[in-house]
Amino acid sequence: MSEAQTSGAAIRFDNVGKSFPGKDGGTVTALTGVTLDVAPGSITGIIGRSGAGKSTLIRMVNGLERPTSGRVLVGEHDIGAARPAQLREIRRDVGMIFQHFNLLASRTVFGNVALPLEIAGTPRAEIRPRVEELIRRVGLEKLADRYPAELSGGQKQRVGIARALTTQPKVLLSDEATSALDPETTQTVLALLAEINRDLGLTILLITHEMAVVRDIASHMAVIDGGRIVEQGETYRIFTRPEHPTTRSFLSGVLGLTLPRFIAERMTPEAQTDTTAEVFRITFAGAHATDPMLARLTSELGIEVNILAGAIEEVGAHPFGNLLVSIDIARAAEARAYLDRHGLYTEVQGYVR
Ligand SMILES: Nc1ncnc2c1ncn2[C@@H]1O[C@H](COP(=O)(O)OP(=O)(O)OP(=O)(O)O)[C@@H](O)[C@H]1O
Repeated sequence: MSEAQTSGAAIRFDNVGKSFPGKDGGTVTALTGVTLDVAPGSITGIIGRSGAGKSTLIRMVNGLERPTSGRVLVGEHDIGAARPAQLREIRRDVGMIFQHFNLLASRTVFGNVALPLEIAGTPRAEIRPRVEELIRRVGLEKLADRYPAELSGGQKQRVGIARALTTQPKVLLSDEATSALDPETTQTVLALLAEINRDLGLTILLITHEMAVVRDIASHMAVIDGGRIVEQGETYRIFTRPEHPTTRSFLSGVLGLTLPRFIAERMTPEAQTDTTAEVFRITFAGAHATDPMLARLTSELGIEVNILAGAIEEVGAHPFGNLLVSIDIARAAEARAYLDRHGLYTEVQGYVR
């Protein structure tokens, strides 16, 4: 395609802080000491709860917010220091898509996608082929004359994506772009974003509160909590060896493990005097298979293992497995130490009476 690009731009947050004026003359600190490198051409996901600072962070990349301290670089450009004219130019390199699509109701699909080109003063003769090409790329060629009200959520987001690509950006920002969509539509939109990243080489930075989105599309991720990045790295590493409690709590919902009800009902978060067993999760990745390990727990240490649930997950092209097991409370610490020593990741889920 004529829009093919060779590379996206790197994004760098360098010790970024952001505060807003709060009520009664105080200040609200939205971000503190954020340092994050987003590799050119990568898909990087930032996950955090409501109010963690995700929107503030992503809005700095196109200059909608300026850092109070530190620097935000897109390629060579320091966004916070850019003058208005420069900022307009930089913004052409940064497309954005939104949770609620932000389409103009009075314009057709074609008209919405054409808008950034019209604003940029692109000659009419150039606009048509370019818009048609983008509409084809997002699979909406039969719907070019429809209005937003006549489209499904997934179709509206495809319009948003096509519109974001009109200026041939080096970076695409996604602000909860699939949060208003059902799971199936989410999958198709994520697949489209992955395809665009592959074909055009542009950098995608997305914010989300859903770990499944990060799992399905992002090679790298960062976890943000209370305005600070608490963990960052390759998505696969973080899924198989999470280090921060916030990451762990995000992960617990997405690993496809459900405790049998009769166990869940008897679980307590802390050990009690009448606790009989500890429940923990074992994650095994790559070379480490659990079967021989669990068998060895029994044969070498004489520890019996009850398997409560199991699931295989995939991050990128890498599969990894998770098991929930319960082990006699008297031997549980020993069992976990043995598994940890043999390269498996374990995490206590609770205690059973
Ligand atoms: N313009 C503003 N004025 C004052 N406070 C703000 C402003 N924008 C954000 N904040 C505050 O900064 C903090 C981070 O907000 P932000 O919107 O970045 O979080 P978020 O992770 O995107 O949450 P959500 O998913 O709910 O949008 C919050 O405490 C919020 O109230």
